Amino acid sequence: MMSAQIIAGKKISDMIREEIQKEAAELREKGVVPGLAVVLVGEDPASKVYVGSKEKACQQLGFHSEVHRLEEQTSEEQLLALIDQLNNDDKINGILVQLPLPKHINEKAVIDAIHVDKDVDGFHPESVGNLVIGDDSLLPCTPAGVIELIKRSGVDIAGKHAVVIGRSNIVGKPVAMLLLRENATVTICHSRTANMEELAKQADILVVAIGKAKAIDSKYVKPGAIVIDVGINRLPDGKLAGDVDYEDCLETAGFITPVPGGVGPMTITMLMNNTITAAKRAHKIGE
Ligand SMILES: Nc1nc2c(c(=O)[nH]1)N[C@@H](CN(C=O)c1ccc(C(=O)N[C@@H](CCC(=O)O)C(=O)O)cc1)CN2
Repeated sequence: MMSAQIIAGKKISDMIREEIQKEAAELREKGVVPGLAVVLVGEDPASKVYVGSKEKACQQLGFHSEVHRLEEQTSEEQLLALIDQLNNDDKINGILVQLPLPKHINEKAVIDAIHVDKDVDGFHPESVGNLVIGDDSLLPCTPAGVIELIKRSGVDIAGKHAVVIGRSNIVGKPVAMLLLRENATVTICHSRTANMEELAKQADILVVAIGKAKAIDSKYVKPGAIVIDVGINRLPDGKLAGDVDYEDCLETAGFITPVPGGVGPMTITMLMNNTITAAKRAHKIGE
């Protein structure tokens, strides 16, 4: 029986970090130190871990790193004042506000306040617009990581039918745009799609980002397809599971990402890549 090739996200992510490390060293020789500011508001345990990982990645790559840990009660005005300060700080090339924010803060107002040139999350409306019209912008990290995983698995995207399940602003919509940019024919499915199983089964490339543990099984997978699982769900037993029923799809898929160890590790690596890009642009160094 055939079994899918497992896409080792951690290994691919480590390879890209080596490339970034070399680029960072070259930039330092030119007197440029990429700088990332991460802002964390509140005590969300998962966010604390992710912010710690971002700080560690900056240290390993020799970036200038600042982490602003603000208390839960921080007002929107205080947060916007900090962003204004970081927008005007030449040491800082990238600003990332860790999401989710506490409920009393308007996420959109905060994202809109980040200068587009420092928007290393790629969430600013101008970055999103640039992505849609195909102009150069900093790409959202998880979607950019998905494209890297597909390419580095040796799968050609051009001419393929890609089906994206999920239409969030953070993953589903941008990943669909990136696949289109790579010349795939793209279908987006969502909670109101009538014939999702039928559509998904036509996909050469299936990307799932719905935030529902093990919701997609082998009935949705075309034999030999590449299946990219963006979901990270905590199960009642404390283990992590993706949106795809991994075990069930192993025999049908041609390639598949595991959770953990698939798309997740790429998110922070692509953030580091965006920070390098932003630093080069700020110092007018060609890409
Ligand atoms: N401003 C942002 N906030 C959030 C983003 C984002 O891209 N920008 N994404 C997520 C959290 N996130 C990074 O911030 C992130 C999520 C998951 C991973 C990861 O490596 N996951 C591992 C499993 C980790 C675990 O054991 O829990 C994996 O999938 O293998 C890295 C970063 C929400 N907020």
